Amino acid sequence: MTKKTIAVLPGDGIGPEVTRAAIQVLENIARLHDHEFVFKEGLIGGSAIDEKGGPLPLETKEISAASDGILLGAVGGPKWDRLPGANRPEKGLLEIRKALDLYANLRPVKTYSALIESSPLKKEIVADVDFVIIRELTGGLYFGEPKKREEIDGETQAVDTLLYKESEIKRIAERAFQAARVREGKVVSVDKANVLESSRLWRETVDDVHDSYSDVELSHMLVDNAAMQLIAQPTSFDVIVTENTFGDILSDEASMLTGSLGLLPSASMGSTGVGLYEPVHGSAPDIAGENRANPLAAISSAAMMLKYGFGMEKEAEQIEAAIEKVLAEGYRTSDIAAKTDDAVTTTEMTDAVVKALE
Ligand SMILES: NC(=O)C1=CN([C@@H]2O[C@H](COP(=O)(O)OP(=O)(O)OC[C@H]3O[C@@H](n4cnc5c(N)ncnc54)[C@H](O)[C@@H]3O)[C@@H](O)[C@H]2O)C=CC1
Ligand SMILES: CC(C)CC(=O)C(=O)O
Ligand SMILES: [Mg+2]
Repeated sequence: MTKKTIAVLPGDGIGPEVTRAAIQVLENIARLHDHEFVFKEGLIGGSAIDEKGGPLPLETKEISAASDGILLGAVGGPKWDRLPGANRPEKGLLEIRKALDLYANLRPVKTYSALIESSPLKKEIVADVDFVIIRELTGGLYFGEPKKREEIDGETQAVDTLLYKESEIKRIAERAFQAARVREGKVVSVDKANVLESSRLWRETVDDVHDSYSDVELSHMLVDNAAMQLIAQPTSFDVIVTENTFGDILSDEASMLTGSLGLLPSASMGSTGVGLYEPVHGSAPDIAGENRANPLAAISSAAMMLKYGFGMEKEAEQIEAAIEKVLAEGYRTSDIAAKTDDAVTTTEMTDAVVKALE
C-alpha cells in the first residue's frame, strides 16, 4: 500500500467540474490497487480572490508545497476580467508555478485511435500524431520585469518584458534532450531568432547543451513556421522545446490535431520534486456549470501524476486504457460529438471511465 497526499486546486469555471472527475478516477484507482490517496483542497484563482482577497492564499501554497502532487483545474473568468494584472486569477497560477519552480511543462499530443475516423484532418496524418511540447514555464514574457503601465507624454503605454537567463534555457533544453532519448530522439527547438534577442540566446544555448546530447537530432524552427508545420506535417515532430508564450499558443493549436482542447493533459515539473498536473485548457466560462466539459484532459493529467509524480506506471496506463475504451465504445462529450444530441455529460463520461477501469 502506498500513501500519497494530493493537493487539489479546482479553481474557477469548469475547473471544479473536471477536477471532481479526476478525483473520482483516482479514488477508484486507489481502491483497485490498495493505495491511499489523501486529498487536500485549496483555493486558487477567482474563487480565492472572492473568499480570501487574493488569487493564491498562503494556505494553498502550504498545502501544495507539502503534497506529493498537485491536481489543478483552471482559473479565471469574466467576473474577474477587469481586475488589474497583479490581482487577477491567472496571477495565482503563475505564482504557484514560480513558487514551486515548475519550469518544465510537458504537454503530450497524441491522437486517441477511436477519434481518428471523426477528425476533419487527413486520417493518415492524424493517426500517427505523437509528440510532446516541452514548454518553459517560469520565465519569458509572463514573468519578465518591467511589466507595467505608465503615462508618457499624456498617453498610456504598457510594457511586458521577454527575459531569459542562460541557466533557464539550459535546464529546459536538458529536459528536452533527455525526453527525446526515451522517444524517437528528435528535438525541434522553436524560437523567433530572426527578430528576438532572447530567441538568439535561446538558440545558442540549446546548441551548446546539444553538444552533450549528440545522439539526439536537433533542428531549429521559427515559431511562425512551426505554427504552420504543426498542421501541415504534425507527424514530423517528436519533442518540441520552446519558451513560455510560444508553448502556450502552440499547444492549444496542437490540441485540435487530437480533436479537442478538452483532451490535452499536462505535467509541470521542476527542482522541488512536487509536480503540478493540469489540463491544458482554461476555465471555459462559456460552458461552465452545464455539466458539459470534457473531463478527459483532467483525468489524463491525473494519470500523468501517477506516472511522473508517483512512479505508478501501471496505474497510469490503466487510466489511459480506460479512456481509449470509453472512446471506442462511443462516449463523446459535446466538444467531440458529431451531433450535440449524442453527447454525454461530464459526469456520464467520468462514470464510464471509472467503469472501464475494472
Ligand atoms: N490553466 C489555466 O487555468 C488557464 C486559464 N485560462 C483562463 O480561462 C478563461 C477562459 O479562457 P479561454 O480563452 O476561453 O480558453 P479556454 O481554454 O477556457 O476555452 C477555449 C474554448 O475551448 C473550450 N473548452 C476548453 N476546455 C474544454 C473542455 N474541457 N471541454 C470542452 N470544451 C472545452 C471552451 O468551451 C472554449 O470554447 C480566461 O480567464 C483565461 O485566462 C486560459 C487558459 C489556461
Ligand atoms: C495563465 C495562463 C498562462 C494559463 C495558460 O494559458 C496556460 O498555462 O496554458
Ligand atoms: Mg494556455
